[in-house]
Amino acid sequence: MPSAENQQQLDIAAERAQCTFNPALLTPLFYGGEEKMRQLKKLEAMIDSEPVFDRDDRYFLGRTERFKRALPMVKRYVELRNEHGLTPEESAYFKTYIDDYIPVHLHESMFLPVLRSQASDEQLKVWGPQAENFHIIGCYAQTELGHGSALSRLETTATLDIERDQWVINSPTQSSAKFWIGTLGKIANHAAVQAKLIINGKDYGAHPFLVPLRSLKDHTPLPGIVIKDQGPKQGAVSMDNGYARFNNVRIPRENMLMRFSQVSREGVYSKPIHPKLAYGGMTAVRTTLINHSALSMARAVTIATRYCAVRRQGNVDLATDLETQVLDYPAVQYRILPLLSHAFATIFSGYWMNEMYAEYNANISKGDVSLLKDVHVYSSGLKSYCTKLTADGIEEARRCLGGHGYSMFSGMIDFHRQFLATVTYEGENALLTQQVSRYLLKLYKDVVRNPGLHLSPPSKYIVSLVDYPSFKNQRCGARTLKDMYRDDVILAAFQHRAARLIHELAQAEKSGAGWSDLNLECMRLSKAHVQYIMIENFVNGLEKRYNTPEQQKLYRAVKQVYSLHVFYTMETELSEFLEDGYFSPVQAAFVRQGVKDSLKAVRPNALGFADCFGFTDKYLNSALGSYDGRAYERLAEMTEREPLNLEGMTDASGVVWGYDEYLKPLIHGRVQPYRAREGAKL
Ligand SMILES: Cc1cc2nc3c(=O)[nH]c(=O)nc-3n(C[C@H](O)[C@H](O)[C@H](O)COP(=O)(O)OP(=O)(O)OC[C@H]3O[C@@H](n4cnc5c(N)ncnc54)[C@H](O)[C@@H]3O)c2cc1C
Repeated sequence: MPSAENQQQLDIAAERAQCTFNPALLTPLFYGGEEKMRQLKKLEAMIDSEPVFDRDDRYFLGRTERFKRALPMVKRYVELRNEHGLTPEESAYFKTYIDDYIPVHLHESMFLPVLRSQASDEQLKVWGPQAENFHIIGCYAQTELGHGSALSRLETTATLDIERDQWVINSPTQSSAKFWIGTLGKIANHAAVQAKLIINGKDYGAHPFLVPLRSLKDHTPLPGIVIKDQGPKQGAVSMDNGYARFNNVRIPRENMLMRFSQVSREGVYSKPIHPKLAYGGMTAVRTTLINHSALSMARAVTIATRYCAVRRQGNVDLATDLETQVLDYPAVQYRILPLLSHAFATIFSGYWMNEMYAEYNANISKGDVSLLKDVHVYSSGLKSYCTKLTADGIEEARRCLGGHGYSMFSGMIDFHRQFLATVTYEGENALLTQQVSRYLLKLYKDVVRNPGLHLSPPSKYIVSLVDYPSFKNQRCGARTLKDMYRDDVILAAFQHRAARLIHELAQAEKSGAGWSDLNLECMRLSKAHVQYIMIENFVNGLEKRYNTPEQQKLYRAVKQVYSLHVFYTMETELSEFLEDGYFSPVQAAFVRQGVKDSLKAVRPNALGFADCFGFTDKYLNSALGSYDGRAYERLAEMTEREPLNLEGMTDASGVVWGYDEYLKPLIHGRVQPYRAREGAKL
C-alpha cells in the first residue's frame, strides 16, 4: 500500500490519464491565441529567472517589507520592459505574472489610459513620451473621502484665474481630500485629478486635470499639497493607495485634459460631444477586469481541483482500503465544477467585450460615438457580474480545501484579498447595475414607441415586449430533459426572463416608484441580462473556435462545461424562471437533473481542465495546487521557511524566543498559583 504522499502522485496521474482531450490544446484560449501564448510563456520564464521577482517568502512578509520589496521590482520591470520592447499587452501580463500589485500598476493601468484618451493630441505630444518612459509617474485621483460613487458631488475644485491663465486647485474640506488613490501615497509625481471646473463662479462639473504632485528633481511634495499613504488595507499590500489635499495649487490652464472639452485663453468653455466621454479610462479598465476575473477564477479552480483530486477523506473502499478522493463527493463537485464553467463563460465574454471595445476605440478616433453607450453599459454590467462571481467563487473554492485552505500556503488567500477590491473600484458593483437597467429601460420605451428601431444584438430580445399579451403567454417549449440542452430553448428562456424583468421595472416606475426604490429590481435585471449575454457568448465562442472535425473531443468536453454553466445558473435563479409560469415545475426538475448530469459528465475531465489554464507552479505559489500533486510534502516544505521556525525565533535546540523570560516561569511554577475569587462560582 503506497504512502499518502505516493498515493497523491498516483491519484494525479490517474486523473490525467482519464481526461478525454489534450488540455494543452485549450491553453491558448486563456492567453489570447497560440502566438501570444508563446510570447507570454517566454515572458514568464524571463521573470522566473530574475531574483527580484522571487515570491518564495512572500507569505511571511508584512506591509512595509512588501512595499520595500516592490520598489526594486518596479525598477527592474521598467528596465526589462524597455530592454525587450514589451508591448502594452505584454507589460500588463508582466505585472499580472509577478502577482504583486506593484506601486506603478496604476500608472499604466489607469493614468496612461486616461492621459491617452483625455489629453488632446498636442498635450499628448508633450506628456505622452514622458509618461511612457516613467519620467512622469501618474495616478488617477477621482475618489474623495466624502464621495466616490456620486461623481457630481466631488468637492475638489479647479477655478480658472483668467488673468494669470492658471487653474487653482483646492480641497476646501476634509471630505474633499482625494482618498484611495493607487500610486499616490509615495510614488506618483503627477495625478490626473477629477475636479469641478469653475469659471467666473459657474460650475461645469468634474473634469480631469494634470496636477504635478512631487518635484521631478528630488521627489519632494510640491507646495500646497499634503500627501500621505492612507494605511493598511485588506489586500493590495504593496500598493501605496494615498490621501492628498490641495491648498491653492496653481497649474497652467493647458493642464486641463482637453481632448473632449476645452477652455480657451479667454475662459470660454466648450463641452464634449458626449458627457460620458470624460470617463473613458474607466470603461477601458472595466473591460480588462472581465478577463482578469476569468483568470482569477481559473486560478482558484486549478488549486481546488488538484488538491481535491489528491486529498482522500472519509468513505473507505474496502477492496483498496483507500479513502475517497474528496473530488468524488457530489457536494464538493457542486462547489468547484460550476466555478470552472464560470471561468470559461467569463473568458468568452471577455473576448466579446474586447472586440467591442476595440471597435469603439477605432470609431472614436474618427469622432463616431455610436458605440459609446453599448460599450459603457456592457463593460459595466459584465464587470459588475463577473467580479462578484469570481470574488465569491474564489472563497467557495478555498472553503472546499478544508482546514488547509485557511493556510496562506494554499495559495488562495493573498490573491483573493487583492481581487476583492475589484467589486468596488471602477464603479461599485451594485451601482453599476443601475446603469445597465436604466439603459435597458430606455431601449424598451424607445422600442415600444418605434417597433422598427434598430437594436444591437444583445438587446434585440426586447422587441418581444412590444406585443405584451403574446409575450405574457410565452412558455418554455422543453418536453424532455434532452430538449433542455438545446441552445434555442436555453437562450429563449434567458431572454424571456430578462425581458420580463425589464417590463416589471417599467411598470414599477410607471406606478410612481422613485429610482432609489428600484435598486433591487435593477440588480435583478442587470444580472439577468448579463447572464443571458454570457451564455450567448459562450455558445458562440465555442462554435467559432472549436467546431471542426479534428476538435470534436475538445468541443464535446467544453460543451459539457457549457451545459453545467447553463444548468447551474438556471438552478441558482430558478424562482425567476418559475414565478411567471415560463417554466413548469417539471421543467424546473429537468434543470436540477441537468446540474447533476453535467457534474457527472465534467468530473472525469476536471483535472484536464485545471491543467488547461496553463498556470506555472511559481505563479500559483500554492502547496496544495502544484502540477505534481505533492500537496503534503510541499506543505511541510513551506513550513520550513516560516520565520517562527528559524534562527532568531527558535534556537538550535528548537526552543522558542522568549522561553526563559515568559514561559519558563509559568512552566516551572514561579508564578503564584490560581486562586478563585471569594464567592466566585467555578
Ligand atoms: C483597492 C482600491 C483601489 C482604489 N483605487 C482608486 C484609484 O486609484 N483612484 C480613484 O479615484 N479611486 C480609487 N478607489 C476608490 C473606488 O473607486 C471607490 O471606493 C468606489 O468608486 C466606490 O465609492 P465609495 O468608496 O465612495 O463607496 P460609496 O459610494 O460610499 O458606497 C457605499 C455603499 O453605498 C452604496 N451606494 C452608494 N450610492 C448609492 C446609490 N445611489 N444607490 C444605491 N446604493 C448606493 C454602494 O453600493 C455601497 O454599497 C479605489 C478603491 C479601492 C478599494
